[in-house]
Amino acid sequence: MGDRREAERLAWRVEGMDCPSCAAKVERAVLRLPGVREPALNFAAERLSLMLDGATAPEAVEKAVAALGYRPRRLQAAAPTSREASAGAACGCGHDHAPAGIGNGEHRHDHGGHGHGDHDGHGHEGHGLRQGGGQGRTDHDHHGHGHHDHGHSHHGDGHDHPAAPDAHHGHAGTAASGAAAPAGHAHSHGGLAHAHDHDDPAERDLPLWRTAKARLVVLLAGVAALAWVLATLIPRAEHALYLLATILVVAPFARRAWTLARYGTPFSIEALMVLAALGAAAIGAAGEAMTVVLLFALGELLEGVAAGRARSGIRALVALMPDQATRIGTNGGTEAVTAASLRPGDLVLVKPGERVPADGVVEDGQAALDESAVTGESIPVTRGPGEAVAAGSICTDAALRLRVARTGADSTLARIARMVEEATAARGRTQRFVERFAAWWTPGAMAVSAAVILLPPLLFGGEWTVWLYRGLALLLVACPCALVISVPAAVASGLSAGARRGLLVKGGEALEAMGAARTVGFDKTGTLTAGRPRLGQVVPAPGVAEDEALRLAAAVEAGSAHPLARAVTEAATSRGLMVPEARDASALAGRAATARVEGRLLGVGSLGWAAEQAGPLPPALEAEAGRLQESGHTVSALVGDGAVLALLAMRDEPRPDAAAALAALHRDGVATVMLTGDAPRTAAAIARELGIEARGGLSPDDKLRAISELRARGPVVMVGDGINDAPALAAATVGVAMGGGTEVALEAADAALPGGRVSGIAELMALSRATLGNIRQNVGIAVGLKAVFLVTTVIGVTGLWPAILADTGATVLVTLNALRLLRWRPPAAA
Ligand SMILES: Nc1ncnc2c1ncn2[C@@H]1O[C@H](COP(=O)(O)OP(=O)(O)OP(=O)(O)O)[C@@H](O)[C@H]1O
Ligand SMILES: [Zn+2]
Repeated sequence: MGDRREAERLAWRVEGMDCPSCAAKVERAVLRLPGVREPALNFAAERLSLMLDGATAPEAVEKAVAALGYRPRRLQAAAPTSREASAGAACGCGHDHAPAGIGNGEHRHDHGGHGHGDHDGHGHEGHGLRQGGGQGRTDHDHHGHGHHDHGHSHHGDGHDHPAAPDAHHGHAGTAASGAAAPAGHAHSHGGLAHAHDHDDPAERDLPLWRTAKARLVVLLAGVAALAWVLATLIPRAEHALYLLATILVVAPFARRAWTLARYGTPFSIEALMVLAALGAAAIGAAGEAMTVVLLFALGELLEGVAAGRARSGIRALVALMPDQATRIGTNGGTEAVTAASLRPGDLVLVKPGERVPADGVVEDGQAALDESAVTGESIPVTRGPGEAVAAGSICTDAALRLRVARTGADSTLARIARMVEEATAARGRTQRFVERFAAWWTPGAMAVSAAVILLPPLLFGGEWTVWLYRGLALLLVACPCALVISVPAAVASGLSAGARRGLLVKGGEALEAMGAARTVGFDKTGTLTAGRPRLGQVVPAPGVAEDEALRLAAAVEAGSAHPLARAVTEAATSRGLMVPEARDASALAGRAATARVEGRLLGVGSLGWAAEQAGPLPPALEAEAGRLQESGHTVSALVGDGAVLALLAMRDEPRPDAAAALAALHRDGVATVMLTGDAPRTAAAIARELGIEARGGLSPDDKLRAISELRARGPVVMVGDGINDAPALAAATVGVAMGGGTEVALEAADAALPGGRVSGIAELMALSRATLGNIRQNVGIAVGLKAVFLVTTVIGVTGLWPAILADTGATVLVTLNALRLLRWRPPAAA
């Protein structure tokens, strides 16, 4: 039966795995187990999923992961398909499930998790020290804490940390205890329904001092202090005491290093640390050795702060969803309910000043909504019946009745938060480079250190103790912790800063690439224009009545999703026309919509398409079409029975900020071009109004060709509405979806501007440049500081102490620098 057993996809939350290299380590380890396939890791979500067949039990996977110092927690009901589960950055679904899966029971657990985590950790570390004592709990041992090798700790801690002053944070506790949630707490997992939110990270925030890593630091410091006090009291035992203390503090890291080695990572930062500390103790520098380990633990703790801050910024988004809602019952009465208990289809009342509790559609009322939670734009937008509003928006002036469409984890805001979280896990170019670099750096450092220790004494008669000391100091200097976190810390901060301003980027790759683009291509409809075309004029052919033409055109367009279609159907409705039913509706992308109406095969499409169907336009219509196009109208033709029956002129107004936003791009030296399927004359007219170069009359294939031509000259950003231009977005270096349907947009593009502000493009590029700058500074700090100390160590100017400080110092500097980026603001439009 073993062989017949179907492989199944299992998922875990892996606490402590919060940087790309942790994820890589876990991946390497699980791949060594027989029967493990397609592991998918996301350090930002601390999630691991993989296909497992009968050869290995899930417990074996857990054991391997735990041995690396992480705490795996199985998620029930892994994503049903491997595609979803492994989609990683690409889709939120994986997530979705997972969470749901976590379900209550487990959930609780989870949060609690932290709690425990801590204890456990503690405990363990504890025994680690007491050593030997060891209870057989292999699993988590050390790990409790985070460990990673590189020290960065990340996350775990991360979150914990205090970060957030605000309400949302803080719930960690609350959530776990089910106590009253602070206002504004997003998630309400207060108890019920966590269905939605699985997103436990939210619940894991503990104050910094309560994290496992913090406790480890305190414990190690306690041991060191005790040794120091005893040594002062009994000077004769000083050396022995320090030696003992060193062994105690090194033990947890030695254990981790050993496990890492067994699972395929022999050259870990832990190994480096342990070697250096033991070596220092061996040459009589036990005090320094103790400090090395202590500062290493402290460095881990501090590094986690960056990741945690960035995460809490993201979570702050979700926290904008209120806990409470006012539901309107079938009898018209209202009752206060938790937002979590809302279901699609419910009717809710949102009073002035309140936040919208779920995504929905306005049924009744009109109000100015501050949608800054989703779009970053705080100027209120008026929304009335039939319009969609997102959870988290503030209803500023009047009451609305809203039909709930999506709640909790399905809501736009929750999806955005998840997307950003996923994005943090996707590695950019620089990140991959740094990882490759770090992979040979550590063994290289060990080799160089060995050479420094061995060669001078052997070849030139140098003093063994001098060179041993220098070699050890070099080992410390070589610790690449700061380098390893330099990129992810900056990227996480950048993504988070952007998300809070309505600039969503799906990953480090896109974030790094945006700023380098010299050309931005724009789609016209729905991108530079508002995407709400209005029918301006119907020009019937001789012998056709205007209303008759509109009635037929509307029937055809009823089956089309093209933005122009709505203009036609709306006009027919507002003229009170009875629109007949159509059958066999079909669309020719970029050309026309066709359908059978009252027995006739009819189509509405571009003039070029009409000419193919019905021959050249009669001169009168031709002249009229030209005039309308010159005034910026899109002109389509209704064709039936081999003849043009009417022209339909539609005009879509430019977005209010489009002209200014394009001007800002030009000032930055970025070239812009409008690529549109609309007629060249219409395109030129609109382009004149906006001050952009235009290429009209492009078929979808022409657009792709145009983009690849532009790409030959450098990176290209393509901006579209994400609905009918997904191929163009995918063809560009970075595709940006603008406005409207956030969900579709996020799937089709590398970045999204849910607010539909054209100025968001320049802001995205500025954010990208700021992030790249920050990455460069971080890499510079990490590598520069190391390089300096490397030289001074080898020539003997500096010893162990400066080496230790340089190591922790670089990590701290990199962390602080990355945090600076969280405060990034778009440069004010000049
Ligand atoms: N359903 C439709 N109804 C009317 N006209 C249509 C329809 N579909 C396509 N057309 C015609 O084909 C032309 C090109 O369509 P396409 O979808 O490529 O452009 P678009 O989406 O309007 O503009 P852009 O490329 O800037 O987004 C339109 O300008 C219009 O004249
Ligand atoms: Zn790590």
